Amino acid sequence: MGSHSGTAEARAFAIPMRTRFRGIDVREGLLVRGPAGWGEFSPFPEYGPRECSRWWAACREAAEQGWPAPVRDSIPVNVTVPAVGPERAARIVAEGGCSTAKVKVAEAGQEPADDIARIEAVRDAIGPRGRVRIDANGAWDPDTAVRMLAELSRFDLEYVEQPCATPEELARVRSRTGVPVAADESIRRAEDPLRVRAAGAADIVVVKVQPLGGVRAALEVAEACGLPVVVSSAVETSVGLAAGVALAAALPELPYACGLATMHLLEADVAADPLLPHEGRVPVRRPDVDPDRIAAVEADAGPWLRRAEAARRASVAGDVDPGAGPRASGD
Ligand SMILES: O=C(O)CCC(=O)C1=CC=C[C@@H](O)[C@@H]1C(=O)O
Ligand SMILES: [Mg+2]
Repeated sequence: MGSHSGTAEARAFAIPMRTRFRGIDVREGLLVRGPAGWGEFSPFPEYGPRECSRWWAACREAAEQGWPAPVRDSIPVNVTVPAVGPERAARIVAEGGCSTAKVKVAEAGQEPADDIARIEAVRDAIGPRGRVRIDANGAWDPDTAVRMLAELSRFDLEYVEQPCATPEELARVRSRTGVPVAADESIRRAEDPLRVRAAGAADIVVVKVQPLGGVRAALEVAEACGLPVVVSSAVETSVGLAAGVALAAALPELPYACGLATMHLLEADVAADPLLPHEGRVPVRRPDVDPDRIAAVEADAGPWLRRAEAARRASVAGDVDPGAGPRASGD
């Protein structure tokens, strides 16, 4: 499969999102079957070959190698609440059945009042014993972040994910708020953990399998960070999600709920038995691709095979992706 010898099975998919998320309405990608099972390659549309090379490495690892042995058999997860109105947010939390919610904030075109109303609705829906975390995807400047966190402190936030774009800004916010800070987009390259650590930028790190180049690469990043880890998905099908679940299952410590309950964001799946949470936990297993399900969401594989080939060439050329750079990219 690494050379596209034509022997591996590859199927492209296009699945509508239930709610617009991260600016996308349809989640697209490629599924590749190798000797170890199915892998998913689903970089977001704007990513070029160098960034895609890590997403491709994650797909190859899944298809060719499989993942390290699990140390637990289920993963506590958070329900993910997109930048929707308060009634919808409350419904998502009620249906999610999780005791932790992650709420998107600072969406382009929305006002702070929209964030406050959404978080208030989520706090009411989850109850005083539930945990509420927020994710700004790097959209605030440090002063805005500190002001918003002061305003939101009445909702007793578990942490704020990527309030600002750079590690240095995260550190500034961290020194001025009592809310723990999690780094997400700031952890994308092998050297990022050192920068985040050196800057004192975070209390927690969010790691995602595809952007980091696979489960093993993500485990190394987690170890280098030396901070508590939250595993999060890149809003994949159950095939890609299974890699995130495998990472969460292999981590020595898992003190927080993970962002792996994202199947509900998609209208359909490629597996007959999707990786959905039950009572706030996702089981550690690897769903198979179902012929009827993939057929129902199938797209032209041609452009995706070309994208994978460009990613493969970028990695063979040693053109190692420098990551998202100083600005947060929201993957
Ligand atoms: O962490 C979660 O609850 C779900 C995953 C999630 O929020 C994300 C996945 C992919 C793209 C991002 O915009 C977003 C994130 O920033 O964490
Ligand atoms: Mg995030």
